[in-house]
Amino acid sequence: MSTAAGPVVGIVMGSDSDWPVMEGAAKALDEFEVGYEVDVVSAHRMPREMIAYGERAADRGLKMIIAGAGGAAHLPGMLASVTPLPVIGVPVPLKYLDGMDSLLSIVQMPAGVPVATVSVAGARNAGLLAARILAAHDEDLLARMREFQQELNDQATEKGKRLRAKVDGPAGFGFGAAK
Ligand SMILES: Nc1c(C(=O)O)ncn1[C@@H]1O[C@H](COP(=O)(O)O)[C@@H](O)[C@H]1O
Repeated sequence: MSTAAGPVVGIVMGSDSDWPVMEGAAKALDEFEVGYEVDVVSAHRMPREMIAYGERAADRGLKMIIAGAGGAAHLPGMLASVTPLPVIGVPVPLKYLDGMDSLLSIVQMPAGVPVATVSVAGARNAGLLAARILAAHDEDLLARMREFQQELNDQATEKGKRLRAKVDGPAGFGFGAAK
């Protein structure tokens, strides 16, 4: 989604093969009507373009970058080294090693160059985290994040009710149980 004011989040990934995972970040930002752009930017395969993307991001109006990559996932850290913006890294799982390689490549950054790393394939949380960071300076977004959290709370309470009804009957103990 691109709003009239232009994208504020850059969602980039090492390859278009990462999109099925990274789409989760885009969908989360859609839910909060946060404008974003998407692109393939690889530190390994297109280093000069990657540096240019990171160096220009803030001046182009982006407020943060979500970067996903699989395997030897150097993209998030390299972007963080050339932009002053917050970078959220998404480890993308590949055929071998179940994403552990990507997770460790992204999370173990040297002091001074932070990357906020989400779980393996945790692109939805990356989008939600981006929305939360933006919400710190946006009352409307903050209100919508509170509503979203209340919905999560309601859904979890419902799940407890359903489980107790199945296992204990309606009188079982629980946060939503009849006492
Ligand atoms: N980890 C990186 C980087 C990078 O970190 O710069 N560039 C591409 N890749 C990753 O290579 C995997 C395979 O890519 P292909 O599917 O294009 O062969 C992808 O998960 C991509 O993120």
